[in-house]
Amino acid sequence: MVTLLNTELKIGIEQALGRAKTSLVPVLVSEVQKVDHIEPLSFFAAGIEKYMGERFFWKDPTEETVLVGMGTCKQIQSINGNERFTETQMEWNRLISEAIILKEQEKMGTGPIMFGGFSFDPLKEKTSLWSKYPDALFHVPKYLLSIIEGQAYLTTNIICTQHDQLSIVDQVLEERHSLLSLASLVKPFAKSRLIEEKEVVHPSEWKNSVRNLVEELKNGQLKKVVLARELRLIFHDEVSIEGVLNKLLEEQKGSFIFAFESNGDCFLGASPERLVKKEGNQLFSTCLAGSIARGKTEDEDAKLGQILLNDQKNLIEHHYVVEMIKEAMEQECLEVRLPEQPTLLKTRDIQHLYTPVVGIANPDCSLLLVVNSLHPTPALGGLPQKASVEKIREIEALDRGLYAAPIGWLDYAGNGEFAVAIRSALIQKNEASLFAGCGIVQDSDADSEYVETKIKFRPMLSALGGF
Ligand SMILES: C=C(O[C@@H]1C=C(C(=O)O)C=C[C@H]1O)C(=O)O
Ligand SMILES: [Mg+2]
Repeated sequence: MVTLLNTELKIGIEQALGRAKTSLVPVLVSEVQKVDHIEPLSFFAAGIEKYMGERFFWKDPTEETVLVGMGTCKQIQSINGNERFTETQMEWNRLISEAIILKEQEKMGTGPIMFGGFSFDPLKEKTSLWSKYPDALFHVPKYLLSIIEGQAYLTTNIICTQHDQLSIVDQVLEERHSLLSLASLVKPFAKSRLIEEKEVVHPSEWKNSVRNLVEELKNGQLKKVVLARELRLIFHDEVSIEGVLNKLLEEQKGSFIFAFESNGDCFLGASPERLVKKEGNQLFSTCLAGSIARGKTEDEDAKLGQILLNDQKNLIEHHYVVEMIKEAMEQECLEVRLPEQPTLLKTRDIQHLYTPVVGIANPDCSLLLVVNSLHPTPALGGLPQKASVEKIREIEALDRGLYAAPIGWLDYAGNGEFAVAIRSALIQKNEASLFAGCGIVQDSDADSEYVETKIKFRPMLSALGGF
Protein backbone atom coordinates (compact mmCIF):
# COMPACT_ATOMS: atom_id res chain seq x y z
CA MET A 1 0.00 0.00 0.00
CA VAL A 2 1.09 3.55 -0.67
CA THR A 3 0.78 6.45 1.71
CA LEU A 4 0.53 9.90 0.23
CA LEU A 5 0.89 13.43 1.56
CA ASN A 6 -2.33 15.35 1.02
CA THR A 7 -1.63 18.96 1.82
CA GLU A 8 -0.74 20.26 -1.63
CA LEU A 9 -3.85 18.87 -3.26
CA LYS A 10 -6.01 20.84 -0.85
CA ILE A 11 -4.23 24.09 -1.66
CA GLY A 12 -4.56 23.41 -5.39
CA ILE A 13 -8.28 22.73 -5.09
CA GLU A 14 -8.82 25.88 -3.06
CA GLN A 15 -7.14 27.89 -5.81
CA ALA A 16 -9.09 26.15 -8.54
CA LEU A 17 -12.43 26.75 -6.78
CA GLY A 18 -11.59 30.44 -6.56
CA ARG A 19 -10.65 30.55 -10.22
CA ALA A 20 -13.77 28.61 -11.28
CA LYS A 21 -16.00 31.01 -9.33
CA THR A 22 -14.57 34.10 -11.02
CA SER A 23 -14.07 32.75 -14.55
CA LEU A 24 -17.19 30.53 -14.49
CA VAL A 25 -15.35 27.81 -16.41
CA PRO A 26 -14.37 24.43 -14.92
CA VAL A 27 -10.73 24.29 -13.78
CA LEU A 28 -8.58 21.15 -13.82
CA VAL A 29 -6.35 20.44 -10.83
CA SER A 30 -3.68 17.82 -11.38
CA GLU A 31 -1.41 16.51 -8.65
CA VAL A 32 1.52 14.17 -9.31
CA GLN A 33 3.20 12.06 -6.66
CA LYS A 34 6.13 9.70 -6.91
CA VAL A 35 4.96 6.39 -5.43
CA ASP A 36 6.34 2.91 -4.69
CA HIS A 37 5.95 0.45 -7.52
CA ILE A 38 2.40 -0.60 -8.35
CA GLU A 39 1.83 -3.46 -10.79
CA PRO A 40 0.09 -1.82 -13.81
CA LEU A 41 -2.28 -4.71 -14.45
CA SER A 42 -3.25 -4.91 -10.76
CA PHE A 43 -4.02 -1.20 -10.83
CA PHE A 44 -6.16 -1.74 -13.96
CA ALA A 45 -7.93 -4.68 -12.32
CA ALA A 46 -8.57 -2.65 -9.16
CA GLY A 47 -11.00 -0.51 -11.15
CA ILE A 48 -13.10 -3.43 -12.36
CA GLU A 49 -16.17 -2.57 -10.29
CA LYS A 50 -16.08 1.14 -9.83
CA TYR A 51 -14.49 2.28 -13.10
CA MET A 52 -15.49 -0.42 -15.60
CA GLY A 53 -15.98 1.27 -18.97
CA GLU A 54 -13.72 4.16 -17.97
CA ARG A 55 -10.30 2.57 -17.98
CA PHE A 56 -7.35 2.59 -20.34
CA PHE A 57 -4.05 0.79 -20.56
CA TRP A 58 -0.92 1.64 -22.57
CA LYS A 59 2.55 0.16 -22.74
CA ASP A 60 5.13 1.05 -25.38
CA PRO A 61 7.43 -1.61 -26.86
CA THR A 62 10.46 -0.51 -24.81
CA GLU A 63 8.41 -0.34 -21.58
CA GLU A 64 9.74 3.20 -21.11
CA THR A 65 6.16 4.40 -20.67
CA VAL A 66 3.29 2.50 -19.08
CA LEU A 67 0.04 4.40 -18.48
CA VAL A 68 -3.06 3.12 -16.72
CA GLY A 69 -6.04 5.44 -16.40
CA MET A 70 -9.07 5.05 -14.20
CA GLY A 71 -12.33 6.98 -14.16
CA THR A 72 -13.05 9.92 -16.44
CA CYS A 73 -12.72 13.42 -15.08
CA LYS A 74 -13.22 14.94 -18.52
CA GLN A 75 -14.19 13.53 -21.88
CA ILE A 76 -13.20 15.20 -25.11
CA GLN A 77 -14.96 14.12 -28.27
CA SER A 78 -15.62 15.25 -31.79
CA ILE A 79 -18.09 14.07 -34.35
CA ASN A 80 -16.83 16.56 -36.84
CA GLY A 81 -15.20 14.31 -39.45
CA ASN A 82 -11.99 15.70 -40.82
CA GLU A 83 -11.91 18.51 -38.25
CA ARG A 84 -11.68 15.95 -35.44
CA PHE A 85 -7.91 16.31 -34.96
CA THR A 86 -7.90 20.12 -34.84
CA GLU A 87 -10.98 20.28 -32.62
CA THR A 88 -9.53 17.79 -30.14
CA GLN A 89 -6.19 19.62 -30.01
CA MET A 90 -7.94 22.96 -29.43
CA GLU A 91 -10.14 21.63 -26.65
CA TRP A 92 -7.12 20.08 -24.95
CA ASN A 93 -5.18 23.36 -25.21
CA ARG A 94 -8.13 25.22 -23.64
CA LEU A 95 -8.35 22.81 -20.72
CA ILE A 96 -4.60 22.89 -20.10
CA SER A 97 -4.28 26.67 -20.28
CA GLU A 98 -6.52 26.99 -17.19
CA ALA A 99 -5.19 23.94 -15.30
CA ILE A 100 -3.42 23.99 -11.95
CA ILE A 101 -0.64 21.41 -12.00
CA LEU A 102 1.09 20.31 -8.82
CA LYS A 103 4.26 18.38 -9.44
CA GLU A 104 7.87 18.28 -8.34
CA GLN A 105 9.55 17.58 -11.65
CA GLU A 106 8.94 17.55 -15.38
CA LYS A 107 8.27 13.99 -16.48
CA MET A 108 6.68 13.09 -19.78
CA GLY A 109 3.48 11.06 -19.32
CA THR A 110 2.67 12.31 -15.81
CA GLY A 111 0.22 15.02 -14.79
CA PRO A 112 -2.73 15.86 -17.00
CA ILE A 113 -2.81 13.59 -20.01
CA MET A 114 -5.61 12.49 -22.26
CA PHE A 115 -5.83 9.05 -23.79
CA GLY A 116 -7.95 7.97 -26.73
CA GLY A 117 -8.25 7.54 -30.42
CA PHE A 118 -9.69 8.57 -33.75
CA SER A 119 -11.79 6.62 -36.22
CA PHE A 120 -10.16 5.36 -39.40
CA ASP A 121 -12.57 7.07 -41.79
CA PRO A 122 -15.32 9.38 -40.52
CA LEU A 123 -17.03 9.27 -43.91
CA LYS A 124 -17.57 5.51 -43.93
CA GLU A 125 -21.20 4.60 -43.28
CA LYS A 126 -21.49 3.74 -39.58
CA THR A 127 -22.87 0.47 -38.25
CA SER A 128 -23.90 -0.28 -34.66
CA LEU A 129 -20.59 -2.10 -34.09
CA TRP A 130 -18.75 1.05 -33.04
CA SER A 131 -21.67 2.92 -31.45
CA LYS A 132 -19.64 3.48 -28.24
CA TYR A 133 -16.77 5.23 -30.02
CA PRO A 134 -17.31 8.59 -31.77
CA ASP A 135 -14.87 9.76 -34.48
CA ALA A 136 -12.61 11.26 -31.82
CA LEU A 137 -12.81 10.14 -28.21
CA PHE A 138 -10.39 11.04 -25.42
CA HIS A 139 -10.52 10.55 -21.66
CA VAL A 140 -8.70 12.58 -19.05
CA PRO A 141 -8.52 10.02 -16.21
CA LYS A 142 -9.36 10.73 -12.58
CA TYR A 143 -6.42 8.59 -11.50
CA LEU A 144 -3.41 7.82 -13.63
CA LEU A 145 -0.62 5.40 -12.87
CA SER A 146 2.45 6.23 -14.97
CA ILE A 147 5.52 4.04 -14.93
CA ILE A 148 8.20 6.13 -16.57
CA GLU A 149 11.61 4.52 -17.01
CA GLY A 150 10.79 2.18 -14.14
CA GLN A 151 9.61 4.84 -11.64
CA ALA A 152 5.93 4.92 -10.65
CA TYR A 153 3.91 8.15 -10.43
CA LEU A 154 0.32 8.63 -9.43
CA THR A 155 -1.60 11.55 -10.87
CA THR A 156 -4.91 12.69 -9.41
CA ASN A 157 -7.03 14.88 -11.67
CA ILE A 158 -10.05 16.82 -10.44
CA ILE A 159 -12.34 19.17 -12.32
CA CYS A 160 -13.53 22.01 -10.08
CA THR A 161 -16.64 23.95 -11.05
CA GLN A 162 -18.16 27.09 -9.54
CA HIS A 163 -20.69 24.87 -7.69
CA ASP A 164 -18.11 22.67 -5.93
CA GLN A 165 -17.04 22.96 -2.29
CA LEU A 166 -13.70 22.32 -0.65
CA SER A 167 -15.14 19.10 0.78
CA ILE A 168 -14.49 17.38 -2.56
CA VAL A 169 -10.91 16.94 -1.31
CA ASP A 170 -12.02 14.42 1.33
CA GLN A 171 -14.08 12.53 -1.20
CA VAL A 172 -11.15 12.26 -3.60
CA LEU A 173 -8.73 11.18 -0.89
CA GLU A 174 -11.07 8.45 0.27
CA GLU A 175 -11.68 7.20 -3.27
CA ARG A 176 -7.97 7.19 -4.03
CA HIS A 177 -7.19 5.34 -0.83
CA SER A 178 -9.62 2.54 -1.62
CA LEU A 179 -8.36 2.27 -5.21
CA LEU A 180 -4.78 1.89 -4.01
CA SER A 181 -5.75 -0.67 -1.38
CA LEU A 182 -7.50 -2.76 -4.03
CA ALA A 183 -4.50 -2.50 -6.37
CA SER A 184 -2.30 -4.12 -3.75
CA LEU A 185 -4.44 -7.28 -3.82
CA VAL A 186 -3.29 -9.35 -6.76
CA LYS A 187 -6.09 -11.21 -8.47
CA PRO A 188 -6.00 -14.28 -10.69
CA PHE A 189 -6.85 -13.29 -14.24
CA ALA A 190 -9.59 -15.38 -15.83
CA LYS A 191 -9.18 -17.11 -19.20
CA SER A 192 -11.87 -16.77 -21.86
CA ARG A 193 -13.64 -19.88 -23.20
CA LEU A 194 -14.37 -19.69 -26.92
CA ILE A 195 -17.53 -21.22 -28.38
CA GLU A 196 -17.61 -20.12 -32.00
CA GLU A 197 -15.42 -18.40 -34.57
CA LYS A 198 -16.98 -16.89 -37.68
CA GLU A 199 -15.40 -15.14 -40.67
CA VAL A 200 -17.77 -12.23 -41.28
CA VAL A 201 -17.08 -12.27 -45.03
CA HIS A 202 -16.65 -15.69 -46.66
CA PRO A 203 -12.97 -16.34 -47.62
CA SER A 204 -13.83 -16.80 -51.31
CA GLU A 205 -15.66 -13.46 -51.41
CA TRP A 206 -12.77 -11.68 -49.71
CA LYS A 207 -10.27 -13.21 -52.13
CA ASN A 208 -12.48 -12.16 -55.04
CA SER A 209 -12.45 -8.57 -53.85
CA VAL A 210 -8.64 -8.76 -53.73
CA ARG A 211 -8.52 -10.14 -57.29
CA ASN A 212 -10.82 -7.40 -58.58
CA LEU A 213 -8.76 -4.77 -56.81
CA VAL A 214 -5.53 -6.12 -58.32
CA GLU A 215 -7.05 -5.66 -61.80
CA GLU A 216 -7.92 -2.07 -60.94
CA LEU A 217 -4.41 -1.41 -59.63
CA LYS A 218 -3.00 -2.63 -62.94
CA ASN A 219 -5.16 -0.24 -64.92
CA GLY A 220 -5.64 2.91 -62.84
CA GLN A 221 -3.59 5.49 -60.90
CA LEU A 222 -4.09 3.71 -57.58
CA LYS A 223 -0.83 2.09 -56.45
CA LYS A 224 -1.78 0.41 -53.19
CA VAL A 225 -4.95 -0.21 -51.15
CA VAL A 226 -5.07 -1.92 -47.75
CA LEU A 227 -7.99 -4.35 -47.48
CA ALA A 228 -9.07 -5.73 -44.14
CA ARG A 229 -11.45 -8.35 -42.85
CA GLU A 230 -13.22 -9.18 -39.61
CA LEU A 231 -13.47 -12.29 -37.46
CA ARG A 232 -16.32 -12.49 -34.96
CA LEU A 233 -15.90 -14.66 -31.86
CA ILE A 234 -18.51 -15.77 -29.34
CA PHE A 235 -17.52 -16.85 -25.81
CA HIS A 236 -19.19 -18.74 -22.99
CA ASP A 237 -18.90 -15.84 -20.56
CA GLU A 238 -18.00 -12.18 -20.61
CA VAL A 239 -14.42 -11.76 -21.78
CA SER A 240 -12.06 -10.76 -18.98
CA ILE A 241 -10.22 -7.69 -20.24
CA GLU A 242 -7.55 -8.19 -17.54
CA GLY A 243 -7.06 -11.78 -18.68
CA VAL A 244 -6.59 -10.73 -22.31
CA LEU A 245 -4.20 -7.91 -21.38
CA ASN A 246 -2.23 -10.30 -19.23
CA LYS A 247 -1.70 -12.65 -22.18
CA LEU A 248 -0.86 -9.83 -24.58
CA LEU A 249 1.76 -8.55 -22.14
CA GLU A 250 3.24 -12.04 -21.93
CA GLU A 251 3.16 -12.92 -25.62
CA GLN A 252 3.64 -9.62 -27.48
CA LYS A 253 6.51 -8.02 -25.64
CA GLY A 254 7.86 -5.90 -28.51
CA SER A 255 4.50 -4.26 -29.28
CA PHE A 256 2.38 -1.39 -28.02
CA ILE A 257 -0.20 -2.98 -25.74
CA PHE A 258 -3.35 -0.89 -25.47
CA ALA A 259 -6.89 -1.10 -24.13
CA PHE A 260 -9.50 1.64 -24.29
CA GLU A 261 -12.88 1.19 -22.66
CA SER A 262 -15.98 3.13 -23.55
CA ASN A 263 -19.45 2.51 -22.14
CA GLY A 264 -19.07 -1.23 -21.59
CA ASP A 265 -17.10 -2.02 -24.77
CA CYS A 266 -13.34 -2.35 -24.90
CA PHE A 267 -11.01 -1.87 -27.86
CA LEU A 268 -7.64 -3.48 -27.32
CA GLY A 269 -4.64 -4.87 -29.11
CA ALA A 270 -0.91 -5.38 -29.52
CA SER A 271 0.34 -3.19 -32.36
CA PRO A 272 3.97 -3.26 -33.50
CA GLU A 273 3.48 0.00 -35.42
CA ARG A 274 4.16 3.49 -34.13
CA LEU A 275 2.43 6.29 -35.99
CA VAL A 276 4.27 9.13 -34.27
CA LYS A 277 5.90 10.05 -30.99
CA LYS A 278 6.74 13.58 -29.90
CA GLU A 279 9.31 14.18 -27.19
CA GLY A 280 10.29 17.84 -26.89
CA ASN A 281 11.17 18.92 -30.41
CA GLN A 282 11.89 15.39 -31.63
CA LEU A 283 9.44 13.44 -33.78
CA PHE A 284 9.67 9.70 -34.39
CA SER A 285 7.64 7.79 -36.93
CA THR A 286 7.75 4.27 -38.36
CA CYS A 287 7.29 2.74 -41.78
CA LEU A 288 6.09 -0.82 -41.34
CA ALA A 289 4.79 -2.77 -44.32
CA GLY A 290 5.69 -5.98 -46.08
CA SER A 291 5.22 -9.22 -44.17
CA ILE A 292 6.26 -12.85 -43.93
CA ALA A 293 5.66 -15.66 -41.42
CA ARG A 294 8.07 -16.56 -38.60
CA GLY A 295 10.06 -19.76 -39.09
CA LYS A 296 9.69 -22.79 -36.86
CA THR A 297 13.46 -22.99 -36.37
CA GLU A 298 16.04 -20.20 -36.10
CA ASP A 299 17.43 -21.22 -39.45
CA GLU A 300 14.08 -21.21 -41.22
CA ASP A 301 13.23 -17.88 -39.57
CA ALA A 302 16.43 -16.26 -40.84
CA LYS A 303 15.78 -17.64 -44.34
CA LEU A 304 12.27 -16.23 -44.38
CA GLY A 305 13.66 -12.89 -43.21
CA GLN A 306 16.14 -12.88 -46.11
CA ILE A 307 13.36 -13.72 -48.56
CA LEU A 308 11.32 -10.78 -47.27
CA LEU A 309 14.27 -8.37 -47.47
CA ASN A 310 14.72 -9.25 -51.14
CA ASP A 311 11.14 -9.69 -52.29
CA GLN A 312 10.14 -7.12 -54.92
CA LYS A 313 6.40 -7.17 -54.14
CA ASN A 314 7.01 -6.54 -50.44
CA LEU A 315 9.74 -3.96 -51.08
CA ILE A 316 7.37 -1.95 -53.27
CA GLU A 317 4.57 -2.28 -50.70
CA HIS A 318 7.03 -0.94 -48.12
CA HIS A 319 8.49 1.75 -50.35
CA TYR A 320 5.08 3.44 -50.84
CA VAL A 321 4.89 3.89 -47.08
CA VAL A 322 8.40 5.33 -46.82
CA GLU A 323 7.71 7.75 -49.67
CA MET A 324 4.57 9.16 -48.05
CA ILE A 325 5.79 9.30 -44.43
CA LYS A 326 9.06 10.97 -45.46
CA GLU A 327 7.13 13.63 -47.36
CA ALA A 328 4.65 14.25 -44.51
CA MET A 329 7.44 14.41 -41.92
CA GLU A 330 9.35 16.90 -44.05
CA GLN A 331 6.32 19.21 -43.88
CA GLU A 332 6.39 19.05 -40.06
CA CYS A 333 10.14 19.09 -39.49
CA LEU A 334 13.24 21.21 -39.95
CA GLU A 335 15.21 18.04 -40.57
CA VAL A 336 14.30 14.39 -41.27
CA ARG A 337 16.55 11.32 -41.12
CA LEU A 338 15.87 7.75 -42.20
CA PRO A 339 17.96 4.77 -43.33
CA GLU A 340 18.04 3.92 -47.04
CA GLN A 341 17.15 0.26 -46.67
CA PRO A 342 14.53 -1.40 -44.48
CA THR A 343 15.49 -3.91 -41.80
CA LEU A 344 13.33 -6.58 -40.15
CA LEU A 345 10.98 -6.14 -37.22
CA LYS A 346 9.91 -9.45 -35.71
CA THR A 347 7.05 -10.13 -33.34
CA ARG A 348 5.98 -13.54 -32.02
CA ASP A 349 3.78 -14.29 -35.02
CA ILE A 350 5.13 -12.32 -37.99
CA GLN A 351 8.06 -10.38 -39.44
CA HIS A 352 7.85 -7.06 -41.27
CA LEU A 353 9.98 -4.68 -43.28
CA TYR A 354 10.81 -1.73 -41.02
CA THR A 355 12.17 1.78 -41.59
CA PRO A 356 12.34 4.18 -38.61
CA VAL A 357 12.05 7.93 -39.30
CA VAL A 358 13.37 10.66 -36.98
CA GLY A 359 12.87 14.41 -37.31
CA ILE A 360 13.38 17.74 -35.56
CA ALA A 361 9.94 19.32 -35.36
CA ASN A 362 9.10 22.83 -36.55
CA PRO A 363 8.69 25.20 -33.56
CA ASP A 364 4.90 25.46 -34.03
CA CYS A 365 4.39 21.70 -34.36
CA SER A 366 1.59 20.04 -32.36
CA LEU A 367 1.20 16.29 -32.05
CA LEU A 368 -2.43 15.91 -33.13
CA LEU A 369 -1.81 17.94 -36.25
CA VAL A 370 1.07 15.63 -37.15
CA VAL A 371 -1.29 12.70 -36.52
CA ASN A 372 -3.71 14.42 -38.89
CA SER A 373 -1.19 14.76 -41.69
CA LEU A 374 0.11 11.19 -41.35
CA HIS A 375 -3.19 9.35 -40.99
CA PRO A 376 -3.75 7.11 -42.79
CA THR A 377 -0.29 6.18 -44.02
CA PRO A 378 -0.14 3.77 -46.98
CA ALA A 379 0.48 0.98 -44.44
CA LEU A 380 -3.19 1.22 -43.42
CA GLY A 381 -4.87 3.17 -46.24
CA GLY A 382 -2.91 3.14 -49.46
CA LEU A 383 -1.44 5.39 -52.13
CA PRO A 384 -2.50 7.99 -53.18
CA GLN A 385 -3.99 8.65 -49.75
CA LYS A 386 -7.38 10.13 -50.60
CA ALA A 387 -8.20 7.84 -53.51
CA SER A 388 -7.25 4.72 -51.54
CA VAL A 389 -9.44 5.68 -48.58
CA GLU A 390 -12.31 6.24 -51.01
CA LYS A 391 -11.70 2.82 -52.52
CA ILE A 392 -11.74 1.19 -49.06
CA ARG A 393 -14.97 3.04 -48.26
CA GLU A 394 -16.48 1.67 -51.45
CA ILE A 395 -15.39 -1.98 -51.44
CA GLU A 396 -14.50 -3.08 -47.90
CA ALA A 397 -17.30 -5.00 -46.16
CA LEU A 398 -16.27 -3.77 -42.75
CA ASP A 399 -16.87 -0.88 -40.35
CA ARG A 400 -13.25 -0.23 -39.30
CA GLY A 401 -14.16 2.13 -36.47
CA LEU A 402 -10.90 2.63 -34.55
CA TYR A 403 -9.12 -0.30 -36.23
CA ALA A 404 -6.01 0.82 -38.16
CA ALA A 405 -6.48 4.35 -36.82
CA PRO A 406 -4.39 6.41 -34.38
CA ILE A 407 -4.62 5.45 -30.69
CA GLY A 408 -2.50 6.96 -27.94
CA TRP A 409 -1.95 9.81 -25.52
CA LEU A 410 -0.96 13.44 -25.24
CA ASP A 411 0.35 15.24 -22.16
CA TYR A 412 0.02 18.86 -21.02
CA ALA A 413 3.44 19.76 -22.42
CA GLY A 414 2.47 18.55 -25.89
CA ASN A 415 4.45 15.31 -25.70
CA GLY A 416 2.86 11.98 -26.45
CA GLU A 417 2.69 8.97 -28.68
CA PHE A 418 0.26 7.35 -31.11
CA ALA A 419 0.32 3.83 -32.49
CA VAL A 420 -1.84 2.53 -35.31
CA ALA A 421 -4.45 0.28 -33.78
CA ILE A 422 -3.80 -2.98 -35.66
CA ARG A 423 -3.64 -6.58 -34.30
CA SER A 424 -6.67 -5.43 -32.39
CA ALA A 425 -10.16 -6.46 -31.30
CA LEU A 426 -13.34 -4.85 -30.09
CA ILE A 427 -14.69 -6.72 -27.07
CA GLN A 428 -18.42 -6.52 -26.38
CA LYS A 429 -19.29 -8.58 -23.30
CA ASN A 430 -19.14 -12.22 -24.50
CA GLU A 431 -18.40 -11.37 -28.11
CA ALA A 432 -15.42 -9.96 -29.97
CA SER A 433 -14.57 -8.63 -33.42
CA LEU A 434 -10.99 -9.08 -34.58
CA PHE A 435 -9.51 -7.13 -37.49
CA ALA A 436 -6.66 -7.78 -39.91
CA GLY A 437 -5.70 -6.30 -43.23
CA CYS A 438 -2.91 -6.25 -45.75
CA GLY A 439 -1.48 -4.02 -48.42
CA ILE A 440 -2.68 -4.94 -51.89
CA VAL A 441 -0.42 -3.95 -54.79
CA GLN A 442 -0.30 -4.94 -58.47
CA ASP A 443 1.67 -8.10 -57.73
CA SER A 444 -0.55 -9.30 -54.90
CA ASP A 445 -1.82 -12.85 -54.91
CA ALA A 446 -5.24 -13.27 -53.28
CA ASP A 447 -4.42 -16.58 -51.55
CA SER A 448 -1.17 -15.28 -50.04
CA GLU A 449 -2.85 -12.09 -48.85
CA TYR A 450 -5.54 -14.18 -47.21
CA VAL A 451 -2.88 -16.22 -45.38
CA GLU A 452 -1.20 -12.95 -44.33
CA THR A 453 -4.42 -11.74 -42.67
CA LYS A 454 -4.76 -15.13 -40.95
CA ILE A 455 -1.32 -14.66 -39.40
CA LYS A 456 -2.24 -11.12 -38.34
CA PHE A 457 -5.27 -12.43 -36.41
CA ARG A 458 -3.01 -14.63 -34.29
CA PRO A 459 -1.88 -12.19 -31.59
CA MET A 460 -5.48 -11.42 -30.60
CA LEU A 461 -6.75 -14.97 -31.20
CA SER A 462 -4.10 -16.37 -28.92
CA ALA A 463 -4.71 -13.74 -26.23
CA LEU A 464 -8.42 -14.57 -26.38
CA GLY A 465 -7.71 -18.25 -25.93
CA GLY A 466 -8.86 -19.29 -29.39
CA PHE A 467 -5.61 -20.47 -30.95
C1 LIG B 1 -3.13 -3.67 -41.81
C2 LIG B 1 -2.38 -4.41 -40.99
O1 LIG B 1 -1.01 -4.39 -41.01
C3 LIG B 1 -0.29 -3.52 -41.87
C4 LIG B 1 -0.01 -4.15 -43.17
C5 LIG B 1 1.17 -4.83 -43.43
C6 LIG B 1 1.36 -5.57 -44.74
O2 LIG B 1 0.43 -5.64 -45.54
O3 LIG B 1 2.43 -6.14 -44.97
C7 LIG B 1 2.20 -4.80 -42.50
C8 LIG B 1 2.10 -4.08 -41.36
C9 LIG B 1 0.97 -3.16 -41.12
O4 LIG B 1 1.31 -1.88 -41.49
C10 LIG B 1 -2.99 -5.29 -39.95
O5 LIG B 1 -2.25 -5.91 -39.20
O6 LIG B 1 -4.22 -5.35 -39.89
MG1 LIG C 1 1.56 -7.13 -46.84
